[in-house]
Parts: sequence; structure tokens; C-alpha cells
Amino acid sequence: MINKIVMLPGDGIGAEVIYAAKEVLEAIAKKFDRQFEFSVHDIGGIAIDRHGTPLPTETVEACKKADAVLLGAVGGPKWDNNPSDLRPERGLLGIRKALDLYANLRPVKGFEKLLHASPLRQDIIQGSDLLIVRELTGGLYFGTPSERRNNGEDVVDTLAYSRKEIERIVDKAFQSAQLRKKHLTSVDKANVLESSKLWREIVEEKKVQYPDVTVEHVLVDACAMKLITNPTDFDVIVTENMFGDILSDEASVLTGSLGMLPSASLAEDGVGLYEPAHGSAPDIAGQGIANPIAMILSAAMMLRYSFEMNEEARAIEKAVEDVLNEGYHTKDLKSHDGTLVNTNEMTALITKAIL
Ligand SMILES: NC(=O)c1ccc[n+]([C@@H]2O[C@H](COP(=O)([O-])OP(=O)(O)OC[C@H]3O[C@@H](n4cnc5c(N)ncnc54)[C@H](O)[C@@H]3O)[C@@H](O)[C@H]2O)c1
Ligand SMILES: CC(C)[C@H](C(=O)O)[C@@H](O)C(=O)O
Ligand SMILES: [Mg+2]
Repeated sequence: MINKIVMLPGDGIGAEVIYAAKEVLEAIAKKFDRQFEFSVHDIGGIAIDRHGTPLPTETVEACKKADAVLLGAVGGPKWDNNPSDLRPERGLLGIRKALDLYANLRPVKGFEKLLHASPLRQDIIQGSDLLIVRELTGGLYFGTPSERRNNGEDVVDTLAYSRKEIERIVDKAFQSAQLRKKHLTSVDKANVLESSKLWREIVEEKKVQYPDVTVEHVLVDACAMKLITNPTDFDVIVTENMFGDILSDEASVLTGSLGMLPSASLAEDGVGLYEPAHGSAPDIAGQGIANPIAMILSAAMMLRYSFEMNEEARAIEKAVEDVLNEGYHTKDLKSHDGTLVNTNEMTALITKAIL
């Protein structure tokens, strides 16, 4: 059986790290006698330059026909002054909506060897292992109207959620908690927002269906604080789109770098998309020094969630851990000792550890 993988490199370091993941997947294919077929399509700024749109129809069609999609990252200063419908980020939001990727799973697991790479105290972050379940196709990112009024002097963004949209992400989070430490933290702003009140009501209704899972509600501002003061109190966090975006970048500090955070974006029934939580990093793009691990671990999530290749996924995760344990690190991972390597060298080390 051949697994068809669509690659969407995008912009900046997205296009650098995605080929690192491909190299690692080729090693997996060799080691485990699997067949992956890759095809590359445009999204984001490069798609604007080549096709005049951040999300060409051809790209959407290719993704729909694929067995899984890998995405690097989109965006960059070249397009920062574009009108909003010609921003690279529109391509990303568009593909999430087109594939109905409502559930974004962002695991945050600290590697023992990288404890010193975080600016946080080691005794606080040791043992951090949590999963952020971020709603990905609703909320402020997709609410209408979203517009300027009164000659551009007033502005409206709409935070809209339907009961069904909240129910399905909450179910996904409870089910994820059942497979982990069975503790769910629902994060909202129910002291202020109507959308958060409905969110909290639905979590309360749903919890009777999952009696083995303990549930707590935490306001998003307090959660932001607790994430870095008491990270080991968390197991699964479920939250709406923008809160999840912000909290996941914050949580990456537990791992030492944003370049360590993978993600899976899943539909109810349909193709999954796998992308690092980080962006196109214009400040380091083109230098060959990006950390490819978030992207490589996203490829491992693809093997696990889309192809049910658990052993293969574990082989990637173990190779990453082994290479880190040997002291190799990219520039973003601060280290007192160890060996500084670039993107290609890190990828080659991980590939070698697999084979
Ligand atoms: N999924 C995505 O495609 C995505 C996600 C976030 C931001 N963006 C876009 O990326 C552009 C830049 O955004 P930003 O600078 O706010 O966020 P960013 O995530 O690109 O970078 C933030 C910081 O983290 C560093 N960093 C990120 N990933 C790294 C890696 N793998 N290795 C080493 N260092 C890494 C960067 O160098 C930078 O200092 C913007 O256009 C933004 O809209 C895209
Ligand atoms: C680029 C941006 C639209 C995107 C988001 O906010 O979802 C990014 O920050 C992410 O975390 O994937
Ligand atoms: Mg983000």
C-alpha cells in the first residue's frame, strides 16, 4: 500500500524544515518497508507570488485526495502590507476550513536533556507533559462580520461558535484525556464572554459521558500564569481557537523552544494535516539553522493518527530523544555544553538514529 502525502512547504523556514521531515520519512520507509509518495503544492506567500492567491484551488483539491498533508509554515515581511485577503495566513486558515480541521492537537512534552534550555526553573518544568486541544475552525478567526467601518475608524471582529462546534472539540478533548492521565482543564473567559459561558455549559453537560475524567474550569488569564508556574498540574487543556494559539506558544517555553512543538490538525472524518506550531521565522529564514524537530515530530504524529503506524511514529520520537541525549542541539536550544548543529546536520543525525 502506498501512502500519498501532500507537502505544503509554504514560506521562510517552513520550506526548510518540511524537507527535513521528508528525509526522516524516507528513512522510516526504508527501515519499516513502507511506501510513501510525496507531492509538493503551493500555499501562503509563495502561492500569492506564483498564482495570485494564498490558496490555489489546485492545492485544496490535491489535499482532499491525499492520505495526509504536511505543512511547513506561511507568512513573511514580503506580504505584511498585503490586503487581508492576500495575506499568506489566509491560505492557512483557508485550508483548515476547507478540510474541516476542527481539532488541533498540540502536545507539549519536555525532554529531560533540554531542561536547561528553558528560561524557567528546572524543578518547575521537570515532568511537563500536556496536550493542548485547540478548536481550529471557529471563533474570532472565522466570525463574520470582520471588517472596518466608519471610514476605517471603527472595527468589528466576531467571536461566534455553534453548539455543535463546541461539542465536537470538547468530545475530542475528553477522548484524548481518556487515553492520557484522565484530567481535563477547560479554559475560557466565562466571567466575561457569552461564547465562553456556552463553552462551560457544554463541558459540564458532556462530563457525565466521561465519568473517568476529572474536569476543571480555568479562566484563560489564570491559565497563562499556571502554565509556567505549575505546568505539571495539567494533562489535557481544551480551549477555543485564539486562546489555544496564544497558550500553545507560551507552553512551548516548557520545552525550551517553539521549534520543539508539533501539531496535528484533524477532521471528524477526512484527511489530517500536520504542521509545527511555529511560523515561518523570517528572522532566521534562509540561514539553514532552523530547528526541524517540531516538523519531524509532526510527521511522527501523521504516522500515528493518519496511518496507524505506531511503531514507526515511536521510532521517530525515540531517534529525536536519542540525538538530544547525545547533546546535539540547534541554535534555538540554549546549551552549556553539547554540540551545536544546523538544520541539515540535525536531520541527518535523526535519520541515522532511525536506520
Ligand atoms: N503555522 C504557520 O504557518 C504560522 C504560525 C505562526 C506564525 N506564522 C507566520 O510566521 C510569520 C512570523 O511570525 P512570528 O515571528 O511571530 O512567529 P514565528 O513562530 O515564525 O517565530 C517566533 C520566534 O521563534 C523562532 N522560531 C520559530 N520556529 C523556530 C524553529 N523551528 N527553529 C528555531 N527558531 C524558531 C523564530 O526565529 C522567532 O524568533 C508571520 O507572518 C506569522 O503570521 C505562521
Ligand atoms: C499564522 C496564524 C494564522 C496561525 C494561527 O494563529 O492559527 C499560527 O499562529 C498557528 O499557531 O498556527
Ligand atoms: Mg500560533
